[in-house]
Amino acid sequence: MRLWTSPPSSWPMSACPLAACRALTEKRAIPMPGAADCYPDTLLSVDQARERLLRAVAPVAGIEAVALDAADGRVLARDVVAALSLPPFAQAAMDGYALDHRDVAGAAAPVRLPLSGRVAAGDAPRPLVPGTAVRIFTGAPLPDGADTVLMQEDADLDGDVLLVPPGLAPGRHCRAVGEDIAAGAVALPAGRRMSPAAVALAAALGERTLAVRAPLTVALLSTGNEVRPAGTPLAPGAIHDANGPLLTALLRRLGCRVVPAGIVGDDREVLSATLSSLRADLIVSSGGVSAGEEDHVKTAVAALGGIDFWRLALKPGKPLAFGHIKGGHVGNTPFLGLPGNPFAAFAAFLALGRPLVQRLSGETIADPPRITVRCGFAHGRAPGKREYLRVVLRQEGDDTVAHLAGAGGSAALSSLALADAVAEVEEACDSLRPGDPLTVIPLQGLF
Ligand SMILES: Nc1nc2c(c(=O)[nH]1)N[C@H]1C(S)=C(S)[C@@H](COP(=O)(O)OP(=O)(O)OC[C@H]3O[C@@H](n4cnc5c(N)ncnc54)[C@H](O)[C@@H]3O)O[C@H]1N2
Ligand code: MOO
Repeated sequence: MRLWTSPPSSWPMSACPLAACRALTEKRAIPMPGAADCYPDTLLSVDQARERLLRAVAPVAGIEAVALDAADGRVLARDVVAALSLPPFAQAAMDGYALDHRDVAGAAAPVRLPLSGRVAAGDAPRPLVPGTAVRIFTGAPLPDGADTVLMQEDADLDGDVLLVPPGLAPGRHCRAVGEDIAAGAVALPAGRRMSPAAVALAAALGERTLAVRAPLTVALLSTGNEVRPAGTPLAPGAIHDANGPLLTALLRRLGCRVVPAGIVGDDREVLSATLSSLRADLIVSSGGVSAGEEDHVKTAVAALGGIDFWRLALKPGKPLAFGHIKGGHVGNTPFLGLPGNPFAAFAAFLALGRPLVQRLSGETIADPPRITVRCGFAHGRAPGKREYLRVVLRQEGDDTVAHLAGAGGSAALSSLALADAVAEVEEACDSLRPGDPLTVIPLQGLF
């Protein structure tokens, strides 16, 4: 059914439950009186935020049947159970000669076996005549009574008689019934995103259509008076929208259908009107979620539904907001407000957007694989936040070494575009030195 599995623990703007409704930011210079200040001072850890967010939402309801050739990238709604074994029959794995191993077992010299037949792939062979061998080809069914294949490169023939050298192991070059997968086993579990290889497996099992989740529709908007679409001339102070294309591409790679909601200026009324008009399974925005009086996203969402949490112990990506908007096309629509700086938006999407989309899509949530490499740089930091750094990976002797990818600010895109991975620096870490072990999340294949 629909999205909130438990009510979001938002703080209604009119009745802040916190005894001491503290300032909106830790070190806010400008006082901002009013109900919108109702957020706790402490930053939520990434892990806590992830847990809250995943608890708040459930997969979208729709399930549809798709033809196998349209199934790549879709999320399975039901287990694919093997209707047959693979391979379905015992078969030769090499071109050669099929025989009964008992006829050659223990021999110290070549054993002579007359040839009694020929089996090609697709044939339905007769049982093996005892004491003989048959010519056989890769993928052809083993005749009943044959259990071993002598590869043709190892065989000698004396007319129609096969010479089997000593030492042939029983079962050599044969594929047993079901050695890949047995009939009745779960071949592909519900929640798995179909890949080309998964499509091949389903095809081998004879599936023509698959039950998959309806694709997640995500309404995406960029905010900011300064933001213009790429391709338009820039007036002084304006910039091109990088986050819209970035997030569109990331969401599409996660199988989402993106509903572009354009660029909305820093105007609370317009923002509210836009947000309340959107019909999607998820609304994602970038920009306008930090602490300035031009940042209207949280207030707009709070008025239209609620903010469940705001601000993470994440660098960059701190001002992320998660909430919901009431009365979407299927009830409450979850809302993810990403920060405006492009690498902050990326980092927050990696930490929380990706698992949120996976959960809503019905996909089994897979933590990104992490690998440990050598740190190739020095980096000082204040402990407390999880930090992501853009790195390139180089092989140096026996070591894979991570180097900073370029400009490091959270607005910089060139380093993100060139990065092979993001280094994940744990909250407690106070510095990195060259040579330290470093955990990185490779970006290849992640989206
Ligand atoms: N006084 C404070 N100021 C800021 C804080 C804070 O805690 N206190 N947080 C900083 C952090 S951290 C970040 S990140 C940014 C995020 O702020 P917003 O989410 O409100 O984003 P904006 O202010 O709208 O924009 C920030 C930055 O990003 C550029 N931007 C915005 N949208 C796009 C886009 N679609 N494509 C490319 N670039 C975009 C925008 O021009 C700004 O330069 O706030 C800090 N400030
Ligand atoms: O953390 Mo902001 O998210 O510095 O760029």
